[in-house]
Amino acid sequence: MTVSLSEPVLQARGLSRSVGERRLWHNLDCDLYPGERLGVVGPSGTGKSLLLRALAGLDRLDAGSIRFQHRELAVWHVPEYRSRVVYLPQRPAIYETTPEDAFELPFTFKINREKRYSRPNALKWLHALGREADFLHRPGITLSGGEAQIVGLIRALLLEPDILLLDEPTASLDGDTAAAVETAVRLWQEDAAHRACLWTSHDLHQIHRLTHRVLDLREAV
Ligand SMILES: Nc1ncnc2c1ncn2[C@@H]1O[C@H](COP(=O)(O)OP(=O)(O)OP(=O)(O)O)[C@@H](O)[C@H]1O
Repeated sequence: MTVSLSEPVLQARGLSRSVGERRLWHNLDCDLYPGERLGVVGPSGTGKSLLLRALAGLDRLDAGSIRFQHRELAVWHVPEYRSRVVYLPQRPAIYETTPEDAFELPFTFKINREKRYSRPNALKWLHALGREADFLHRPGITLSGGEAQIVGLIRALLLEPDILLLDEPTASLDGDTAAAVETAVRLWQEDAAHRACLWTSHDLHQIHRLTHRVLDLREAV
């Protein structure tokens, strides 16, 4: 796979984070290049989620700096940063009544005022992920963990972010749907050459199949 050798779109330097007395990672550097899929691996509890959340500006750091498109995270307008660098949790919370409500809601936010919700786009992603149109109107309360992951991913893809920080995005999915998620992320990236993602997983076959490089948090303690 060919990856652009230009400047990193996301650049983290000297990141450190402890939880209580326990050091998770120390002096960690992380570059993400345009077009790249970077795997983040490590045993449970090594801080993969906390790293992705920190990169999304959702969690604190003990030390270090993060730059996105050559600007420090601290100088970004937070809603703009979070609309461009999107963290997808392993268990997305779907509070809305139906998946379509969940897809539409972010388009009502001021930061997304230039964007419009498109049902055809939502249907395109649903079909890509093996779901029919009636899924749009499923009562949100009936969604399984895997279905909530699908809704969370489509909600993110519809907003066309620059970077996706994907936290075990296929952990609750069957093999076919997991493969469809991998394809969907590739398709999202093919639409614009600069798009890049971090992907955490305990499935090392998936990591090696899908990503260009791997960051192993065991090496950053
Ligand atoms: N908000 C928080 N406050 C305090 N401790 C936390 C917080 N979030 C996570 N932790 C702890 O930090 C450590 C790292 O958690 P994290 O969820 O990032 O690990 P992980 O590598 O993603 O694990 P897994 O592979 O099981 O998802 C864990 O010991 C966890 O209990």
